[in-house]
Amino acid sequence: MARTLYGKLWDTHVVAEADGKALLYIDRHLLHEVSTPQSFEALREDGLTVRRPETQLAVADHSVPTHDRDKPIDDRQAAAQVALLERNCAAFGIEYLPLAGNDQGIVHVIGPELGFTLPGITLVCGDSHTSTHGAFGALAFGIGASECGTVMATQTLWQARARTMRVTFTGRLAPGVSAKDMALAFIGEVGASGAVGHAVEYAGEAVAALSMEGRMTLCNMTIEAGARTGLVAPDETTFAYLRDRPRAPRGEQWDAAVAFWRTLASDADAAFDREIVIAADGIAPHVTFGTSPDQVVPLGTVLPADARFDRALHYMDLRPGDAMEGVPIDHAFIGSCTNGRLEDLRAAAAVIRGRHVADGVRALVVPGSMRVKAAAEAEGLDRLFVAAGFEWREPGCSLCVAMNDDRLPPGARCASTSNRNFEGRQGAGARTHLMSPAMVAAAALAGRIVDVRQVAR
Ligand SMILES: CC(C)[C@H](C(=O)O)[C@@H](O)C(=O)O
Ligand code: SF4
Repeated sequence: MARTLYGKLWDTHVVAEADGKALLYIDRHLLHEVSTPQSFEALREDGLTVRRPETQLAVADHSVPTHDRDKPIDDRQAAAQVALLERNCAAFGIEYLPLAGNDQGIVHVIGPELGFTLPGITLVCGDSHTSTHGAFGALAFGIGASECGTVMATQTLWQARARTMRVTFTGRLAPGVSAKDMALAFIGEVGASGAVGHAVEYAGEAVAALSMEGRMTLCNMTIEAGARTGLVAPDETTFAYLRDRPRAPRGEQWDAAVAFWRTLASDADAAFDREIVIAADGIAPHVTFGTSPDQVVPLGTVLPADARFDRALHYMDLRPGDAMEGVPIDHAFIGSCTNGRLEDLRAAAAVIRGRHVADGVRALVVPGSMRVKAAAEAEGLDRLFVAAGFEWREPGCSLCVAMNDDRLPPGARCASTSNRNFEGRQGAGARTHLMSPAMVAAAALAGRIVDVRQVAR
C-alpha cells in the first residue's frame, strides 16, 4: 500500500502495539537544562540507568547568559540549572556540550549542524520545538519531562499515531519573502489549533527550493499550529547539508545511508487525511499583531475587527483597522531556534549593511550556536551588526523566552524573529511582533514596522 513519509517513519520504529497505541523505538534524545531535572530524579528514584547513553546529547541553552561567558553565571537559578545538567550528564554517562565549548548552542540548532539529526530516525527532546528536526525527514517531536526519563531508561515511548496533513506550497517565493512568512501564512490560515493531532508534511516547489535553514524554520513553527510534528522529505539539499557534518555517517556508511534516505519520500499515490494548498508566489511578508502566532496579517492589509481579538489587541495596544506598517518598535531581536542560523543572520545583514539602527531602538543579535557565531564572524557579520548599532551576543535562547537576563521592560514593543508572541514571553508586559529576519532588520533601522521589500537593495 502507498505510504506517506510519516507512515514510513512510523512503521520502521514500531516495537509493539497495544490499545491502539504503538511502542516506538527512539533513536536519539536531545536534552537541555530546563526540562530534564525531574527526568534524572525519576531515574534515581527508580534505580534506573540510561540504556544507550551514546544516543543522547545534552546542552544548556534556555537560561544561559548571552554576555560575559568567560565569567561564572550571575543568576543563581540559571547557574544551578546549568550545573545540575552537567552533573546529571556526568552521573548517567551522557555527553554534555560545555557552555565554553565550540559546539554549544540552542538544542534545535546544534542537533542538525553536528549531524546528530539525520533523516529516517526518531528524535525526541523535552521541548516543543523539536519539530524543527523534521526538516530532515526525521520523526521528531517534543515530549514531557517524565517521557524524557522513559526514553533514557528504555529507548522507547508509547505513542498514538497522528493523522496526516500535507501542506503544498505551489510556485516560488517573491524576493523579500522567506520561510518565516510561509510558516506564518500557514499558521494564519489553519489557526493555532488547526493542525492538532496531525503530522504535517510540507511539499511543493517552494519547499523544494528552500535551504535546510528555511525548512527548519518551517518545521520549527509547525507546532504553533498545534501539530505534533512537521516533516520535509529528504532530498539532495538535505544530503548536501549533512555531508561531512561531524556526526554524520562517512564513507560506505554514508552511501548506504543516502540510499536509504532516498526511499523516505511519500509515495506518489499516498493519501493524506487533510490537504492544504498555499500559493507561495502570493505570500507577502507577514507580521503578528496579537498574542498567539496565528494572529497574523500579511503586509498591505489592516487588522480585522473581531471580538476574538479584543484581549490581544488591548494587550498589544493596537486597534482594528490599524495597518502593521508604521507601528513603532523600540526593540529588535534576531535569534532563536526559528531564525538564529547563518542564513538568517545573512538575510538581516543584507538589509542592514551600511545603515544604522534608529534612535531609541535596542537591537540584539543572538546567534543560534557557537558554530553559527564563528561562521558569521568569519564573514564579518559581527562587525557589520555592531557598526549598525546592534549588540552581538553569545548563543542561547535569550529573548525568545526571557529565561536569562535578556528581558524586555513592561510596555516594550519588539520586532522579533522568534516563534511565540504570548503575553509576557519576552518580559512581563512586553509586546512581541513575530516576523522574518529581514523584516526585523528593516524595523530596527526604521524604528517602526516597514515593508522590507521597500527598503531592500
Ligand atoms: C522551556 C521549554 C520546555 C519550552 C518548550 O517546550 O518549548 C521552550 O523552549 C519554549 O520555546 O517555550
Ligand atoms: S529558542 Fe525559543 S523556541 Fe527555541 S528552544 Fe529556545 S526558548 Fe524554545
